[in-house]
Amino acid sequence: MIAVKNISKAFGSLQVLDKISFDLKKGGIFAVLGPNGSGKTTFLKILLGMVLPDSGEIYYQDQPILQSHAYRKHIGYLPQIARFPDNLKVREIIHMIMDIREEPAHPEPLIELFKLDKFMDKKLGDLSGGTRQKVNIVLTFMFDTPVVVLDEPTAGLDPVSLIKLKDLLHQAKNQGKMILITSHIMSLVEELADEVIFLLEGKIYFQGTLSDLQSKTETRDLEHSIAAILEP
Ligand SMILES: Nc1ncnc2c1ncn2[C@@H]1O[C@H](COP(=O)(O)OP(=O)(O)OP(=O)(O)O)[C@@H](O)[C@H]1O
Repeated sequence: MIAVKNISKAFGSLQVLDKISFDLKKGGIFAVLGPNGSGKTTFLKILLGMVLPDSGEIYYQDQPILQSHAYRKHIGYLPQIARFPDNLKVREIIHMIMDIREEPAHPEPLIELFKLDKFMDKKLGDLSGGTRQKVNIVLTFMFDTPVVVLDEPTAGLDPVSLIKLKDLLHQAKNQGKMILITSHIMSLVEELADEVIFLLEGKIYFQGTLSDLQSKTETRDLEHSIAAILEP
């Protein structure tokens, strides 16, 4: 479904990604992990066409995509920090994004799921962080995209909403979708991820299942695997 070949990206003298390659052939939940500043967000933004790599190629359904960004309509994206004007109402931002994308959207079940009805006429700037994040989740999942990219999606969510988000992710996976997710919450990754892509010092240090990672690092859980990699 998505393949990248020799993707590199530097910001000035900082080489964030150094000839990264992989091939994700089928749907499932892929956790992109790595310490702060290891390039996870940069990598996801390159996949989305929001950051241009210095070199390398990206393929979606076997087609190169760096020159054509039409493929982006196949991707739902929840950014780490979503920036929308504070004076927009929840109802307005939902309609605005629907108008921009010009694709069928189904926000209603999600509004109901996250109990956002009473916030529809409130301004984004007046919402709590967690409620804002629920609005962002609605904006991401209201389109039926085969690929969903989520950068730290759990930020600010209460336990009830977190369970609902996890259900949405399981549902998406069962529909054969590809989900790429970053998170620093290892228990969440352990619960959800089929595969881990671990970025370290510009390279993919590890790609595979959680149990492969645990065997490689001879540890009992993901938190200790990561600690073993970072502080051997
Ligand atoms: N537009 C930019 N200009 C300059 N440097 C940038 C830019 N975007 C990212 N960087 C730098 O690239 C590095 C990787 O950043 P990135 O946000 O991809 O890391 P991350 O793994 O997502 O980090 P975190 O876990 O803290 O969210 C960081 O050192 C960051 O400061």
